[in-house]
Amino acid sequence: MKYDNIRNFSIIAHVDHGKSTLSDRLLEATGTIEKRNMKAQLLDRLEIERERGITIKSVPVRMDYKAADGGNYVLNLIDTPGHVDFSYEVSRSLAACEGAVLVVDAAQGVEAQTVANSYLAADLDLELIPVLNKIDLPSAHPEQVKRELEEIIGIDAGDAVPVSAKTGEGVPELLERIVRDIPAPSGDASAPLQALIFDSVYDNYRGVICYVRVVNGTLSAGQNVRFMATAQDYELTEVGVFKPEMIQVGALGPGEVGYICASIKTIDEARVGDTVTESARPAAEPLAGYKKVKPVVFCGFYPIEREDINQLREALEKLQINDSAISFEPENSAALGFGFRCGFLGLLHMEIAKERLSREFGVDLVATAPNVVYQILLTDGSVKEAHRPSDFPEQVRIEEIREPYIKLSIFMPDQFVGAAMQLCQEKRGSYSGMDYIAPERVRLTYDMPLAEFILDFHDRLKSCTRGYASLDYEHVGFRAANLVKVDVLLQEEPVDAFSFICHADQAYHRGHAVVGKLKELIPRQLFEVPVQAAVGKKVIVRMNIKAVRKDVLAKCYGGDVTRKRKLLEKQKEGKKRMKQVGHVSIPQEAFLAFMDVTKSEEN
Ligand SMILES: Nc1nc2c(ncn2[C@@H]2O[C@H](COP(=O)(O)OP(=O)(O)OP(=O)(O)O)[C@@H](O)[C@H]2O)c(=O)[nH]1
Repeated sequence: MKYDNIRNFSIIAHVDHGKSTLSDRLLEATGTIEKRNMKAQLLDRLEIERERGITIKSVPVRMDYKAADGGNYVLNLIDTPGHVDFSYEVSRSLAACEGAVLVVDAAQGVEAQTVANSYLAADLDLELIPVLNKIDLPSAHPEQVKRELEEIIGIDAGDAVPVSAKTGEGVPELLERIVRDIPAPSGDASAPLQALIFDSVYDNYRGVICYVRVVNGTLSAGQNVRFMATAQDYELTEVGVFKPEMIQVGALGPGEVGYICASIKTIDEARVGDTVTESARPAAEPLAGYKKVKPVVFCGFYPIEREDINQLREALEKLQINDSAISFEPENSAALGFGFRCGFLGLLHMEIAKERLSREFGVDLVATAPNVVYQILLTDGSVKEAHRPSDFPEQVRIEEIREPYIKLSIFMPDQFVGAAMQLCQEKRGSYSGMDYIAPERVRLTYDMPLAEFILDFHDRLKSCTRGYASLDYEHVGFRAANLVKVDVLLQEEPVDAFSFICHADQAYHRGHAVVGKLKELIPRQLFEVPVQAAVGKKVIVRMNIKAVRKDVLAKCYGGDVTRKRKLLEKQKEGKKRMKQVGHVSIPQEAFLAFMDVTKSEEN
């Protein structure tokens, strides 16, 4: 049956098109938050989200709304992030909805993520309500943007709702449209319980809190439930809804969105995408879950103080509950001690994780240079995955190295096409197409190795298009490439933290940059220290850190030349011995600088 008074929807948009501001207006217009208690972007709860002005985590909120038809409705809004790295969060939230409000900035037009997010919604058969935001701006051109929506995304934009999230204009009309156009959820209250976990967070007092959407049956406090993926049973200690703060309720029925707590301690017990059912009367089948996202960018996280390793582990475990796309495994580096190899969906994802670890969990850490995941075909025919340069086998055992590729779409004014194409070529991209999406605005598509993209593509694109380009990408699998592992040797010994993988053509250039930087940063020792870059056994770059020379002759007043020579000979001997046993300690700045070199040496 239909639950006619409920509407579950998300707002999807390109970054900065006004999704969070519009959510604020909806909360205000429905009286969910009183105006005087309103702070901007209420749903962006993480401190970093507010500072950076981007949404990372999806937050659900329940609004009560009395519509023009006199009916009382419950509107569940599930906020979603806009950045590409977080598109898995978007599809997760969308799976809990029947419809989505597609916000487009009427002054900017359709951008890369407008398209990407609309496709995610279309895949899930959601009803889309197009909204043209920022119509208060003099530069708004809603008619043109409607045409873009129709031509590029292929939806009927004739009745798109014009809105200003800033002034509140058009918001009442939008609420009516939500009630009218978004389908009411259907479900069966008497059927066995099925509730989808679409997100989870960790709370120090309550353990894991699961965000759920009930599909069939009823969830109530005190009930014994089973998580279908693990077949573990728990007693629900709390059931509630978001207003937007958590408010306990007696029960959640079909179509409702809320949260449950059950003294769950780890993420493995309550996985996002799993189905919650009743222990006494379990459902026959779980709901369709989510595709597990696989991390593609890896880097090492090491605590600055070595004894903080356990603190880092705990923090990572908790962060993983909130962000299940993060993976980590212990690793050991000769230079940095014990740490973790962590996997992420992209560079921004990695930076956010690092920042959250330090802010929310107080762990200070060093992150090694990021690299992508590689597939290595060995001479014996087997395929191995490498998450770090040290996973690479010896050169002779490698038949082929494959790296992940992405399909990039860049939206920009046509005057920047030349510059963008040049950048893509330089980044080993291969041209795949270009089309006009509006007069003077084009979409350019390229296939590109992810490794080149994560290096500094975004920043460089921004500067060569003066910030007017927007981009989106999807993964298109692994392709073979002529890649090599470059080792960096200090006193002939490879230092694992400095090894990196790159295209054979760039090995010398990048090796030179790294060796040069290390030469600058490693303090001079009492003996000469060679710094080298090598591919396999072949040294491609060598520089020496000169020895500091103690003036052994200072105390030798007068005397003949043989005496002086003897002293110098002795010094030379000593240095030779020291070189054999001497240990070069690498200052932390060298590691930090290394990360910069690999990131930006091409600028
Ligand atoms: N003039 C005008 N500015 C608006 C309007 N709506 C939003 N803005 C501004 O546009 C900027 C981006 O708005 P946000 O609501 O943060 O955008 P967002 O889509 O939520 O961004 P993400 O959270 O990163 O996805 C902010 O500076 C807003 O003040 C509007 O209707 N008119």
